Amino acid sequence: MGITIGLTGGIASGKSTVSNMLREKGIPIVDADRIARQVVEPGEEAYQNVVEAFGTDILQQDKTLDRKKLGNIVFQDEEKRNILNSIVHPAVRKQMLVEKDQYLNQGYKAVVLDIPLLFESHLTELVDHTIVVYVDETTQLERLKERNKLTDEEAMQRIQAQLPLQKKVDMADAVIDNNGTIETTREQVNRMITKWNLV
Ligand SMILES: CC(C)(COP(=O)(O)OP(=O)(O)OC[C@H]1O[C@@H](n2cnc3c(N)ncnc32)[C@H](O)[C@@H]1O)[C@@H](O)C(=O)NCCC(=O)NCCS
Ligand SMILES: Nc1ncnc2c1ncn2[C@@H]1O[C@H](COP(=O)(O)OP(=O)(O)OP(=O)(O)O)[C@@H](O)[C@H]1O
Repeated sequence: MGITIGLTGGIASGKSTVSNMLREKGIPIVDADRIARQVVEPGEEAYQNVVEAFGTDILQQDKTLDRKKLGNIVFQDEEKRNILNSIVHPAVRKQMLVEKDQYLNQGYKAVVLDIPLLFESHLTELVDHTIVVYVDETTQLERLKERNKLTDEEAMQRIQAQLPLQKKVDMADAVIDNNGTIETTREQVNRMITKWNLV
């Protein structure tokens, strides 16, 4: 009853770029980053737990999380990152499964779960196939620094908070090379849609 694809990669390797291309073709996407933001909105259970673990210092005046501040804390401290993960990930996993089932029950042939930490968090059991969006290290660093306005050091810390991208490539069922232009990436995405009969 429908195929579930896990889409992953490294930070700023191009997952959102690829998932937007898939969405344009009519394939539903369940985005773990989006859900991870929703589950820590004020009033949610995970929000309460994050504030208890990290203190009110990580809140903005309107009581929402100061994501930049929390990011600066957890990306330079593995122990703190593990604490945040242990609060947020179970809620994300649960909601992803709910949304995936909704799409499959609606009759879609395939649904894509866009999960940055698909391999790190041992979530491959949730999917039938894995796709890794790959870029080389220099391109990754440049695109990350540019997009998030980070220093070299901040960007390196974020990259190092994940499994090396090459390891993910080795574990993937399929790889999309996003070093080139948007158009060359789109061609690879379209070939994959045809090969796996996703729409
Ligand atoms: C630390 C937080 C507050 C920083 O927020 P910010 O808005 O700056 O970044 P955003 O959420 O858009 O994430 C950007 C990228 O960072 C990477 N990333 C995020 N969290 C983690 C993590 N715990 N470990 C490794 N990489 C991570 C992912 O590649 C992600 O795509 C936020 O990333 C967070 O709450 N992380 C914990 C939840 C999580 O693991 N999310 C990732 C998918 S479940
Ligand atoms: N082929 C490309 N050529 C030039 N720039 C690109 C290309 N693909 C993506 N980018 C840019 O690189 C940055 C990272 O891409 P994107 O946001 O899709 O990555 P991501 O893997 O979803 O990142 P994250 O998981 O960290 O949110 C963005 O600013 C995007 O516009």
